[in-house]
Amino acid sequence: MQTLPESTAPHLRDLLARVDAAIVDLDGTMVDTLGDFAQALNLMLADLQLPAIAPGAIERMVGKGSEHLLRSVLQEVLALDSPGLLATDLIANVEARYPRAWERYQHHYLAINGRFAQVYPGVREGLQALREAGLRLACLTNKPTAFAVPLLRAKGLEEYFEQVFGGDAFERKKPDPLPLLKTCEALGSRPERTLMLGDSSNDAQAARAAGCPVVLVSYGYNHGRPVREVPADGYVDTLAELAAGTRAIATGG
Ligand SMILES: O=C(O)COP(=O)(O)O
Ligand SMILES: [Mg+2]
Repeated sequence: MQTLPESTAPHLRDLLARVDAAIVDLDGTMVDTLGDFAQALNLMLADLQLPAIAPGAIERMVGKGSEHLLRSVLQEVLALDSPGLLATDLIANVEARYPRAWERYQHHYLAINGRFAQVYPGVREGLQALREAGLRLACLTNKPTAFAVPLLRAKGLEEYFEQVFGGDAFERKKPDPLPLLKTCEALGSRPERTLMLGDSSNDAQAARAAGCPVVLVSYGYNHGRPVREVPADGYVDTLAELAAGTRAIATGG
């Protein structure tokens, strides 16, 4: 049997024994989508005759949905393009370009969705083990549902989930607890018996406020901050560690 790191094994096993369902984040948790973001954003910026943005800068801006990402990118490139611009003028400039930026971004993202993105190691094994352990699974992401569903399908991950909800599925996005509470409702599972698996403070804050236990992966995007700074019930280096946890429960280990 695969062994878990000493510090997390018993803790993770106990946590998994107390849940009936799991809600899994998408960007930075299941799929490394930075390449897709960079590609679609830079094609959009070229359409608007604006300079390109580096993938390193994009990583810090991911996590609060596409609208927030687009505004952050426009703000960064317009500020670099016209140094000395007043903050109010910068915001007005961003808003003036936003409708066309959104239209071009959507067009490019849907055209390349998944082509520059990779499933992280251990994801399939972890999801498979959770399903085999009888957990009901939902994917809850801040990216639009119209981006999330084809991405999961393209990566062969759709089959693991009973429900898929994007950032536009509910009135508010993570870190608000509302999408988690609604997802628990859709799964028919109580928040305290529903594990949130995510990569950022958005996931952890939403889970805490909803009353869900939360485990964070160490490899995703957390606004450029180390994920272990974020209070959580556990941290894993791959979702395969969950497979080891469910096996430990099954064998009484
Ligand atoms: O699109 C985003 O901002 C991030 O999406 P996530 O909730 O799947 O991490
Ligand atoms: Mg994420």
